[in-house]
Amino acid sequence: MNFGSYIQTARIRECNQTRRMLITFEQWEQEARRLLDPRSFSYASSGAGEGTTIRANQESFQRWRIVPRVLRDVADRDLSVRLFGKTFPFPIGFAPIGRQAMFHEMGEVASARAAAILGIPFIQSMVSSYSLEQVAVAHPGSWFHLFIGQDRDVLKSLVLRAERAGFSAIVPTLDRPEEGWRAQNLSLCVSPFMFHYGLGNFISDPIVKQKYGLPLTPQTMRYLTSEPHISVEDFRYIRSLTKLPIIVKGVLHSEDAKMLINYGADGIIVSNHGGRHLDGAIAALDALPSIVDVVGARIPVMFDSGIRYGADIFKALALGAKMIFIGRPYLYGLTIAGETGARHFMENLVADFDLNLGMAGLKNLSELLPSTLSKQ
Ligand SMILES: Cc1cc2nc3c(=O)[nH]c(=O)nc-3n(C[C@H](O)[C@H](O)[C@H](O)COP(=O)(O)O)c2cc1C
Ligand SMILES: O=C(O)C(=O)c1ccccc1
Repeated sequence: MNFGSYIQTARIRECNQTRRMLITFEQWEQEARRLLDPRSFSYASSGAGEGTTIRANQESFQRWRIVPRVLRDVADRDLSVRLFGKTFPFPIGFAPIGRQAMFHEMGEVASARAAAILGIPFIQSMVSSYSLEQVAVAHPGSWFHLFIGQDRDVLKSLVLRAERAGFSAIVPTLDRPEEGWRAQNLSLCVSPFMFHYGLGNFISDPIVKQKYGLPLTPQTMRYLTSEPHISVEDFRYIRSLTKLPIIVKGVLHSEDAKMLINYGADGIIVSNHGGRHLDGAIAALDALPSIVDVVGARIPVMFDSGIRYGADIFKALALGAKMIFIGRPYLYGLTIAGETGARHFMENLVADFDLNLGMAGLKNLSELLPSTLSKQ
């Protein structure tokens, strides 16, 4: 039995017992809103400015429709993908999300375990509630995310710790020289309230303790996690620190993709940060084809921002992404039921995608080409 039918059958059995089931993204989001205080929910769900980029991300998927084929024997489907020397069973991973203990007491440890059980990548945020060593136990071989901060000794210490703990890639996010204008968050005074949730990697760092002492202040944290002077020198510095693959996150322009390959990037995540920093930014899906075009087969292009359903995954992969990452939806799963909730949401999403693939007449990801889509 294929994965999609297996999960569908399991869910029907559970539903018959509980008479209640969260399935659609809207249901998970609604339930998370009910459980969280308004500030935490606003932090998770909202974005920059008036949220126009969040909406653009959603709308961009509707401009592409799938053109199915018939009579193609789709019984044995294979969703696996090979990336950075490893085979993953599904082309889906957990995007870096900071401060997860705000949403569930087990935070990143719970979501990393969910990813480990599914055998898929987990990107740990630099600004996580738990330390990278704790997450490495939950999901050996996770990927470690970095914001470019202003203290290079701290960046070096974190990269070397990540190497020692067995992380298998470094993921610098380049789209946030400083915090964007978050209208909804500001009106609820969100920022100062939540700062202490993101200290896991900093309070456990010998260099941070030696140079800044504890407790850390919001000002120090801003200094260590934002760099308005960010330039190619920062990227070259990160590149010089490690032989691990470097996967850059937050690229939307094909010229930047070209430049980053020249500076030694091993992978690119096309992303507008889920619309959380630049209000009015191009939908990430609209940026994907031109980046895939210039990068070609040189390094893998991956994608996040706005994926909610199996059909969205189908479209992003058909447009050339090798793997997609999920942000807010798994955070809502984590909020509602910890590790189980994050795993359930992701299983449902994979099942939805798997069945969609079959319905479109396809059996594996190499058949998922731009020609399977029609632009409206
Ligand atoms: C609460 C929250 C915290 C986030 N923290 C980070 C972070 O620390 N680093 C980062 O690169 N991206 C961060 N992101 C962005 C995600 O990695 C991802 O790009 C985005 O959520 C994808 O869009 P989606 O939520 O529409 O799936 C965060 C997103 C959310 C919702
Ligand atoms: O909230 C975010 O999107 C984000 O990138 C972030 C920035 C600093 C700390 C934690 C998360």
